[in-house]
Amino acid sequence: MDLRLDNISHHYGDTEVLRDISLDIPSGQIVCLVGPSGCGKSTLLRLIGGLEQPGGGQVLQLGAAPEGCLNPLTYIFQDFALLPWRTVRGNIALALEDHRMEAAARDDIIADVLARTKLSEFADALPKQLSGGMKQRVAIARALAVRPAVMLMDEPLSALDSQTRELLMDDLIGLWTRQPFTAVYVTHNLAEAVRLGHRIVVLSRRPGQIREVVTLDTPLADRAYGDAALEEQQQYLWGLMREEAAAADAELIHV
Ligand SMILES: Nc1ncnc2c1ncn2[C@@H]1O[C@H](COP(=O)(O)OP(=O)(O)OP(=O)(O)O)[C@@H](O)[C@H]1O
Repeated sequence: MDLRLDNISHHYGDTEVLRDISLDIPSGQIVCLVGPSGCGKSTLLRLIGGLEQPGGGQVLQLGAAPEGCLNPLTYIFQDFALLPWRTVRGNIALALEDHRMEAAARDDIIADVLARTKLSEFADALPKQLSGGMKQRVAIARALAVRPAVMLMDEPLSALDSQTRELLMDDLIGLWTRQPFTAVYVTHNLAEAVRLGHRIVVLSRRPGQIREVVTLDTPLADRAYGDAALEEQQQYLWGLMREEAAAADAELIHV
């Protein structure tokens, strides 16, 4: 299933947050959203996920969701959102509990996503026994369990230290390379965007409008840490954002 954003605009009261956003999100791609603080990235993600309705325009779902899809648009949050009293397996099972299925089918799905996220041996651990990176892998496994058409990822690595972030980026690249998934990925971190994004959508400061869509052709598996070409892309993105990011920051001081 592809997504198409058709002329999305949004206001909160008198504040115009997003203006005329049109964008295709093709199946099998990771599309990163970057832009200055407060430009409306998380708002756009909520509109895509249907948590709020856009003031103008529409979000179109084109084509069928993947076979066995239980929740086409599935969120992954920065703070993992795991239930502390449930094991890893129990947290993943939670996503399946509202859906009628045989216990054996449920166990198969859980075993599959645990294997894909390399968590099989931690199935019976509680969240408090896991590192931050592993907790986020559990959240990713839980999202994958419902076979989403599109994963909506809101700064999924920003609560993690930089080493864990690097490891998790490698994990996400491995996961995508073994079995491509579709994601809209909001981040402040341009290094993350150039490692993970097939396309990077640069938004202007509020009201967020698309300034540029940068396409990166290098296969994800070939994007190594510290790669000079990626650094160059990152510099280019920062060049697009720098002045607006500074202006947005200055604006926050006066709020
Ligand atoms: N529910 C809401 N009600 C009113 N205003 C809101 C609401 N949600 C967001 N806003 C405002 O809309 C603007 C965009 O917020 P949003 O969180 O989408 O931006 P962002 O680009 O994700 O920001 P950041 O990069 O700082 O996380 C901000 O000015 C914010 O204060």
